Amino acid sequence: MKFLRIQDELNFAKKRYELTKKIETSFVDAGFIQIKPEIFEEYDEITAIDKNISTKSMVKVVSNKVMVLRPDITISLMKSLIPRWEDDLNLKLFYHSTVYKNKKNGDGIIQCRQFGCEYLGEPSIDADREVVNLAFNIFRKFTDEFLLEIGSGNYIDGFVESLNIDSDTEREFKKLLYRKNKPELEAFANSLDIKPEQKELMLNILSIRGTLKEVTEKANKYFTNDRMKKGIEQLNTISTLISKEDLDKYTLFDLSMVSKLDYYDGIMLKGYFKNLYKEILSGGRYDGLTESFGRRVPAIGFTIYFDALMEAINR
Ligand SMILES: N[C@@H](Cc1c[nH]c[nH+]1)C(=O)O
Repeated sequence: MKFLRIQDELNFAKKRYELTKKIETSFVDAGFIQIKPEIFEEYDEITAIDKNISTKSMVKVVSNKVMVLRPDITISLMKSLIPRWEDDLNLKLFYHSTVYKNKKNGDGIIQCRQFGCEYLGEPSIDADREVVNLAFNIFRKFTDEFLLEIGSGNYIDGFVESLNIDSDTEREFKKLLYRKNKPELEAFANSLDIKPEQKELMLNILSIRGTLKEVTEKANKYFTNDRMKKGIEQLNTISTLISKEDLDKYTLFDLSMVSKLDYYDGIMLKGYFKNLYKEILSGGRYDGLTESFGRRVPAIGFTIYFDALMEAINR
């Protein structure tokens, strides 16, 4: 952010410092330990791990190999931790760090500040409960006007599996879901050679949002398979945790949810303030990502996009 006057910059810096302390305290009070992720990653490794991170957007650094400035902190941490994993480890980690990407017009680099947490090695639903509650608690420190949306990686990936489409077509489908682009999604559905019941779901999938009851009723009307049912079941489980905490009014379930990153295979989370149409929080369960570094470890976490949070708070 650019400031004309030094005093404005200092006022902003003061607010940023206060915000940082508040979030850090939330993580520390919940038992999370701060960790510093690596800044450089190997280009080939990142492209192999997450196909959704566009190669154009990555900031390349050429030494003897092609490296990139980290485009995602969760991947960097898993790459460093999972190969050294020991049985029965149970880790609660947080970080305050930056990810880098090229501007769309190629004119410079964007730095995005992130505050994130990862809960690793806890097989029970307690990890989901803790992480979801932490997200609620942090938001409630700032406003009562927020929404936490909950989706399922299993529902969308279960549907994609049934469609027998190649990876480019899958990416196109997820891009349209991410943008919630109904007209283009309709055109896309009509261009595919799929069963009528699959097409019907694709045409209606964006409407499978609401309370858990609404979402379950709608989803049951359309095509499902075992993996998709598992996704619905996961929403059910997390919903019982949320109802107990009386957080229903801040929650919306959305089975059409996809994320910018493609490694979620359990619940997915997205958080918004009602005064800003931008994701402020994003995360979910990603056990499968750990497996790609050599060992399947239960893993769930989220990131707060710090600059978006600053923008929402200062409106
Ligand atoms: N790294 C993810 C958020 C996340 C943290 N842990 C799990 N997911 C992001 O930047 O959107």
